[in-house]
Amino acid sequence: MSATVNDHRKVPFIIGVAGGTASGKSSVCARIMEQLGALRKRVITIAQDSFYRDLLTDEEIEKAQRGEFNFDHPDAFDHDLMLGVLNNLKDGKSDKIPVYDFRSHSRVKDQFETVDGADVILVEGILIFYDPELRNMFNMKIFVDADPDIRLARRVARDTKERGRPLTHVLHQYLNLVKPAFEEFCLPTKKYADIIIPRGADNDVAIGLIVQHIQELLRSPRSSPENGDRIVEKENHLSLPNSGSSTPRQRIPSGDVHIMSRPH
Ligand SMILES: Nc1ncnc2c1ncn2[C@@H]1O[C@H](COP(=O)(O)OP(=O)(O)O)[C@@H](O)[C@H]1O
Ligand SMILES: O=c1ccn([C@@H]2O[C@H](COP(=O)(O)O)[C@@H](O)[C@H]2O)c(=O)[nH]1
Repeated sequence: MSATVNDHRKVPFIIGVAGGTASGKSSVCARIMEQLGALRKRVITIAQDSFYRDLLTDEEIEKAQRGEFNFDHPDAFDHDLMLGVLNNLKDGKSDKIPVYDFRSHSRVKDQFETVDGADVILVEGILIFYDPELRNMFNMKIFVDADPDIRLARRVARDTKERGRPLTHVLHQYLNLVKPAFEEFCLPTKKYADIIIPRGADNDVAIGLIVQHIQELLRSPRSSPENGDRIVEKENHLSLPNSGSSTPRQRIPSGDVHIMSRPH
């Protein structure tokens, strides 16, 4: 796939947002974008779903239509294509992302989304922390946590309404493939997260802190064109808002952060 170089070379800050199916990964990314206001022009979101392998065999398509193809296994993704696109974006080049159709379980022929370099890239997907090479591309790793029953309820609603699937297939696929693969491949990657967001897009506190961090990155003089359009995180930390008193800003080592609002 071809890539073109942008005028201003940028080193984007790449944020990975992982979590089980229907945990709220895309909703969290959407809320982050919403809250960024005008700054959202400098941020793009990429979904791992766009990189599902194309051209399943006839046998695989039939299995997919019966809810028996394992789309939750790492081999279901075109891993090299995703790495290639992210590397190009990291190098300040534009690239093209395939458009995936969940109804036909295949890419839409000859349709691509062009993505230009950005200062911040949000990447969301169930298995983005599974492969070490991909995992190491993220400057910040977020895991969206949601109760499994809630995820199943959302998945049933989404797949039957939006993806045109019969209820029996959705449940069959979930119980036989989605749930076991979540436990084998996705859940073990939670340990790599810098931030765990319980209750997904409902967690205003966690989303607010992440938005604030992105705003700080974008407003830093290091990200201005005069400084080579580069964002450089010198220290691996998050900053919490200043309380307004003379108390110094609280530094949280990002490797230890689990942002959770108080239980209610
Ligand atoms: N906090 C929430 N409350 C109610 N519905 C939600 C919430 N978060 C997500 N959903 C719904 O659940 C479904 C899956 O959410 P989505 O953000 O797409 O999850 P993911 O990207 O993890 O698969 C969508 O239909 C979405 O509208
Ligand atoms: O053709 C397909 C491709 C994927 N799936 C399911 O999608 C989810 C991942 O997407 P989320 O947005 O994170 O839910 C994964 O669990 C696959 O089972 C599919 O059903 N059909």
